[in-house]
Amino acid sequence: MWLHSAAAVLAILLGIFLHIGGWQWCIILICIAMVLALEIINTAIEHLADSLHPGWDPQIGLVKDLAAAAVLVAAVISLIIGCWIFGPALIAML
Ligand SMILES: Nc1ncnc2c1ncn2[C@@H]1O[C@H](COP(=O)(O)OP(=O)(O)OP(=O)(O)O)[C@@H](O)[C@H]1O
Repeated sequence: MWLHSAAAVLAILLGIFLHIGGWQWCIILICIAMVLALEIINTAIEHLADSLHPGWDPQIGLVKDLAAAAVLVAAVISLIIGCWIFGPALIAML
C-alpha cells in the first residue's frame, strides 16, 4: 500500500512537472484509483481470510494469491500506461 501510494504521488508530481494534458490526467487518475482500490480490497480479503481461518489452508492461500494477482495486473498495466504517457515527454526533456 505504501509503495503504491508513493508511486501515485510520484505520478502526480511528474504530471505537474511535465504539464500533461486533460485526458492524460484522466488516465493517470483512473490508474491510481484502480491500483489503490484493488490494494485496499486485497488487504480486506487478507484480513477476512485470516480472521475466518487463522490456520494454514490451501484454499485461503489460493484466495490470497488471486487477490494479490489482481493488484499485480493493475500495477503492471498502470506502469505501462505511465511509461506511455510520461516517456516521450521525459525523453524530449533530456
Ligand atoms: N492461511 C494461509 N494458508 C495458505 N497460504 C497462505 C496463508 N496465508 C498466507 N498464505 C500464502 O502466503 C502468501 C502471503 O500471504 P500474506 O497474508 O502474508 O500476504 P502479504 O505478503 O502480507 O501480502 P501484502 O503484502 O499484500 O499485505 C499468500 O499469497 C499465500 O500464498
